[in-house]
Amino acid sequence: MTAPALAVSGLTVRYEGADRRALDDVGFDVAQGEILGILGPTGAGKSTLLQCLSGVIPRHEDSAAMRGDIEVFGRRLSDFAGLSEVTETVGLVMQDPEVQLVNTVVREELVWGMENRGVPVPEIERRLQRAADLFDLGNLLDRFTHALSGGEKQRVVVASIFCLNPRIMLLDEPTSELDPAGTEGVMDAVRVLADEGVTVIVVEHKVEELAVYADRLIAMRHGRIEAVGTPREVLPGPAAPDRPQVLDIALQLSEQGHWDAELPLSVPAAVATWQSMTHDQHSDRNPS
Ligand SMILES: Nc1ncnc2c1ncn2[C@@H]1O[C@H](COP(=O)(O)OP(=O)(O)OP(=O)(O)O)[C@@H](O)[C@H]1O
Repeated sequence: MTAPALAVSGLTVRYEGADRRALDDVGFDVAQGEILGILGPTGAGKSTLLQCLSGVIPRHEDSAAMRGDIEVFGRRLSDFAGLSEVTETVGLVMQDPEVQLVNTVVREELVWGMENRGVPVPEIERRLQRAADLFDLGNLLDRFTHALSGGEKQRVVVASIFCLNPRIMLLDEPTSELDPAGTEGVMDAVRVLADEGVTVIVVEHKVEELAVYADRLIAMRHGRIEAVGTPREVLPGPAAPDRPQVLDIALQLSEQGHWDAELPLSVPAAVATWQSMTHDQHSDRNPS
């Protein structure tokens, strides 16, 4: 049996001086090529979790005491030689893109990590082209990074991590500054990468997007996992924060006996289901 991309058990973190744990006995597995969405209110421990999975905690965060085990493709994260070895497998996109933008021009930003790793020039060119296509950066490559909009910066940072070819991508609210079309573009790219075998964990407040793109969701609160399962399993339950409004409407209709199909997780899915249900009713009334 192949090891999961990530196996987490008993993960517990307490920041110095904090009166409660930021993570409390968190455990879950993620399969290779899976998109796992993490939901939860502010302060639930989502960013702390990603920092643990990327090795930043405890290696670079002295104020955080960590217990528990994290295995990456069957190998304990604590056995990796250093953060640079971790980043060969795990790429982290942090919440604030400013923290990760270090170059003046977008093209340099995408290329410098690959150059530092000694990636051969033809491969650099190939990945640069792919990143530009996937994240729609074609006309941004020669722009100054400081002059980009917040959403453009986010796309550049996600693309620069993609260029390092990680097998696991950890994305902390990667679309918070993107409009709906930009959000969809990034999530489409993430889906393409997952279909190619990249494992993705994405922290996101845009539940409607996660509902559509994630294979499984984890709902967190106060440092603990409250629910885990497919979007259809997690979102109708009490642990789901800010679930899609359309789901509430469908649940109400279902309670009143007017919705007998699978619960929809997006507006287009709701419209399509409703159309097919009402079409069936009309067909029942007017048999041809
Ligand atoms: N460096 C730190 N030092 C002390 N406490 C911290 C630190 N980072 C986070 N915390 C605390 O740990 C808890 C979890 O924070 P975390 O940032 O992981 O939550 P989150 O779910 O990502 O929240 P948000 O959605 O607002 O980003 C919070 O109570 C937060 O105040």
